[in-house]
Amino acid sequence: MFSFLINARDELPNDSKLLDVSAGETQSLNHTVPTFISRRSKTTLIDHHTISTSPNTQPSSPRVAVKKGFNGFNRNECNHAAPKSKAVREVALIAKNRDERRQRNADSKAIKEAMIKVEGENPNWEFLGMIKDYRSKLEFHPLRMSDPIVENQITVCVRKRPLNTKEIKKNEIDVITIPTRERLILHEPKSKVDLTKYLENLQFRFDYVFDESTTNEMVYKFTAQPLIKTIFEGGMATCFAYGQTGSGKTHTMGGEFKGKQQNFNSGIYGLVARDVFQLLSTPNYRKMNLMVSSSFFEIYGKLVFDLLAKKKRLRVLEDGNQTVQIVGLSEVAVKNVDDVLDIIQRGTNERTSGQTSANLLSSRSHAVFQILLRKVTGRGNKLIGKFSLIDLAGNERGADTFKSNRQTRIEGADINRSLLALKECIRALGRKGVHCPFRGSKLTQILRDSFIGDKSKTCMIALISPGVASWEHSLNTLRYADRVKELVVNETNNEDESKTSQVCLVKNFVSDSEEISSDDSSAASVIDSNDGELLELYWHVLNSHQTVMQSSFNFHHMAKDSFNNFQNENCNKLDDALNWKKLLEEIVTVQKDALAKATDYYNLLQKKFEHISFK
Ligand SMILES: Nc1ncnc2c1ncn2[C@@H]1O[C@H](COP(=O)(O)OP(=O)(O)OP(=O)(O)O)[C@@H](O)[C@H]1O
Repeated sequence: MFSFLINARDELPNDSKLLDVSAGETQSLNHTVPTFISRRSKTTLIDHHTISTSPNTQPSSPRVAVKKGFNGFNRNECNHAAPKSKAVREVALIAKNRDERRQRNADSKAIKEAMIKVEGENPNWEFLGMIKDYRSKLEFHPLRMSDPIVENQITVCVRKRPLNTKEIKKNEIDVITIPTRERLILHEPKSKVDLTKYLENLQFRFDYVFDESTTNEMVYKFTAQPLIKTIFEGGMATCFAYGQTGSGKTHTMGGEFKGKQQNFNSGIYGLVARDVFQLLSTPNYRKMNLMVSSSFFEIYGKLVFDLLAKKKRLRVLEDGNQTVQIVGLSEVAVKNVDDVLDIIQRGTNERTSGQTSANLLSSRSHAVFQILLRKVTGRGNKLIGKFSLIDLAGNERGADTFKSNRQTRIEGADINRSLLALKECIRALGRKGVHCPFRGSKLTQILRDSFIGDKSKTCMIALISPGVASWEHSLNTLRYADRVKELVVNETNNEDESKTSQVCLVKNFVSDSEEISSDDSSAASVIDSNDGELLELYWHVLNSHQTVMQSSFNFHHMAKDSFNNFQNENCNKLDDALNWKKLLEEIVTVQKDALAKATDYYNLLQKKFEHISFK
């Protein structure tokens, strides 16, 4: 909108077509035909133009609509009129630039609309385009069934499940790329301050990476199957499924779902049973007089329930030799695979009975299925080996510490504590002679014998959901799995360190905090494992530390939402103020609690280790 004066006589060429718009309808004028407004006076005031280009306008023939009843002027004409006055020439230039800018915007809008149509009206179409572009430059060599198996004491691998129907309906895009058998890229969606979207491509390496087309049989072949012979050779084998709720832990461990029915033959529990009986029938082992038995239990916080005895609550005791016993746990003798499948079915039904999908206890508890090999002797049955298969609680449940009720917060803290302790215990297994903090949680206490001894072997299958909405949880899972393997790699395979270490391009404040927690083992190593008071405090500090990290992470997101609400005129100011106040109160409470624990711990450490200088 602007006003200025022009000299009408100067401007009006003799052959110009005159159009009187003073009483006319809205008209379309083609700028290639110079058109001028009829004026009675020598000088005319030109003001308040409302000229709009249609989005369909072609660059070669922009059409300009002039609205009825105003004292108008078409700027496109200025080019053709060759105005003499400087002001008119400047106005013409401004108008020309503006029209070109509008044209460019219209073009780019049309391209965007066309792309959105092609991509199924996907709100993430820009990220999708970038990911497609990234993938187009990669060579893909996925893992194949015929690839060699690498024998490790600790194997860490990742499995990506396909997008599910819900995610597809929500137009979620797949942000995980798996180009080779050991490499994985997480495309983190990001926006610059000016709202330009871009990707941060985070790269990870693991022993194996399974893409969405991988079957349970193939996952089994590279993870649990190589550990079968361990239990025949007097060792302990353990296989963990770790990941976010809904990422595929139960699908992998228990078996594929067909509707609500689960095919237990196709899960790692059933496949292990198949191969144990198969190996048992070979001449070498047939003559050893071995018997097989199974148990199935659930760890929920500090409580243990027998899934083969109507969820009877069990007590966990430790004797003077630090041997951990679950008193009264059912151990059912099994003669063939069908017997085992029957037990899996019974335990699974017990685990999920009475739960609503909105409040699944199973995703907040760890399920432990064990196959035990015993040698039958005159003086009882001696344990030869044990295979423990664990479907862990959803790791995001550890984040249920903020904005939740007390019970959920306690559950979250327990899950955090057990997953943290588990990571430390596996790392200790990879570093001979290092203190194994198995008392850190009920889970690690029960599995203590899996983390000691040269013959013990462990594999961790980290499960991730591919959808963009899950990217933060997937990143947490990948970092956890990477941490478990990272140290093992550093300690045992130095020459290959550069190849196997994580190539993580970005570290945000969560990963920085993780760095701090990764050093906890060095602190633990100076703690006398019999010093109950110090150990207890140590675990409290670790736990509150984790809670602060997770809460800060959640706080960051909520604070951002709250900030946006504050700036939105239509939002309820009172609600906004109350929400923000509550958010701050909660984060302060979490931090105060952590500070109290850190102070107690520091003071106690100072007292006990006065010869160590703490800064
Ligand atoms: N690899 C896969 N291929 C096809 N579908 C899968 C795969 N993994 C998981 N799913 C499907 O995703 C859904 C969630 O999987 P699942 O129940 O195994 O998750 P979860 O991690 O065990 O969750 P929770 O912690 O709640 O038990 C199921 O419907 C399952 O069939």
